[in-house]
Amino acid sequence: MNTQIRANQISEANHLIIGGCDAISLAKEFGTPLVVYDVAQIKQQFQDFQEVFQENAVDYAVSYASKAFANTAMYQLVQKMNGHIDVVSAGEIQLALHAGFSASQMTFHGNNKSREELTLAVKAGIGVIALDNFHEIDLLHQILAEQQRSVDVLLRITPGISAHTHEYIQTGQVDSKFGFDLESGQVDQALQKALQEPNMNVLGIHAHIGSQIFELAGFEGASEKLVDLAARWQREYDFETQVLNVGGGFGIRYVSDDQPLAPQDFVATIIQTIKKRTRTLGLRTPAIWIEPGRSIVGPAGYTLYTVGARKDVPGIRSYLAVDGGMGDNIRPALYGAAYEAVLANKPEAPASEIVRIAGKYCESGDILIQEQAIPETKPGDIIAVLNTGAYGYSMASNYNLNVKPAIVFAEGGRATLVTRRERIEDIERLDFNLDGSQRS
Ligand SMILES: Cc1ncc(COP(=O)(O)O)c(C=O)c1O
Ligand SMILES: N[C@@H](CCCC[NH3+])C(=O)O
Repeated sequence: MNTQIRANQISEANHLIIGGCDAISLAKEFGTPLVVYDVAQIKQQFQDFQEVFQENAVDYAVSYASKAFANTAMYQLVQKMNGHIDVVSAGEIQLALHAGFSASQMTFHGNNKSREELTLAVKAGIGVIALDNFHEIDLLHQILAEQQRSVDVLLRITPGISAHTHEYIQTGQVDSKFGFDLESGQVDQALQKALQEPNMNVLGIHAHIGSQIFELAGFEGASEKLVDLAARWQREYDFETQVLNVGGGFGIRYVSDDQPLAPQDFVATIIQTIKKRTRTLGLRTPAIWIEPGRSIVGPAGYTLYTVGARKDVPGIRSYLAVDGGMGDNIRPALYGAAYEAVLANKPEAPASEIVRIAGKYCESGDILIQEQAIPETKPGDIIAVLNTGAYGYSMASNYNLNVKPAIVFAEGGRATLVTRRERIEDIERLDFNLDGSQRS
């Protein structure tokens, strides 16, 4: 059996259980492709993060990076867990507000926030804006003057750390589109400019070095650089850093061979590094904020697909096609990301062959899993791809005019539909006729 499946995840009928719910019943009730979250697992991870701060007695915020997965129920869950959120667009801000999430617990990120987005954020009373570039400082200056409001800001820096991860998801290296450059002194110009802004209250510094990182070294290096910068700013500008936000990026296990540290262990090291360095440099330990996305929702998410066509290429391989693919999970095609799947209607049956699991999209690269060991399958069987909770649905598209899947939260044997399956009518509604007239 796949080692990522726990013994209590097998029902008496030998079906996969997610959040106490039988995956086959969920597929029948809600259809496939279906994204299912084990809610208890999300809560547990959130608590594990909170506990590591409490054990180390530091002020903190666990700010969930909602780009990993955002819907109304998820925002409400984070609010219930006393978390903050990281938002990166007007859409995320509006949906979170609509869900009842407090604007004061949001941090707004982005390398090209628009005037409209910044205005929305300021009007809503956003907690923090992470300043990313000089243009943004000017824009925000105008908006705050117009609105006669003030706001807390963090300065996002690129610390010059190349994290060991896929090139597309590195963000801390010097050659990056995000943040103020540390090496060239841009960060100092940014601080001076922001300190002169009467309506901006500079809370501290932010750095995010990338995503799906397994090594501690990058986090230690970034933490040290942040503290060193805080110490220098204290000396040179008499500026006291109240918050160090070290971003997210804690790597998770996707396939059985992955051996990442527990996400909270990354955070323990970050806290200890910051504490030690601040002590050495005679600084007060600031509040430490983290922005985990993937580690909170990734392992808790499963995508259920129905098996359809099969193609056997003699002497080469067999393709097993499912009813979703790159439209609901672009990560394999975009990053070469690896996943594992189990046959949800027989998770314990021994594998009898290796197949390539293909999606249904008109694209040769629409392969979900290159090589999956699997028992004998037949059309109508349900496959569960594991660890799809982060950057799956949130990066979903309507390619080939396929609709986005439904999402179910499963907890203690109860399944709640939290996002309904898109319908083609949802897409049709956006269109006008060839002559520009309204469609009837
Ligand atoms: C600024 C910022 N914070 C947090 C995250 C979340 O990263 P992850 O999902 O890897 O934890 C990202 C995405 O990489 C990000 O850009
Ligand atoms: N979308 C990426 C992560 C991007 C992180 C956003 N800053 C992934 O699936 O791995």
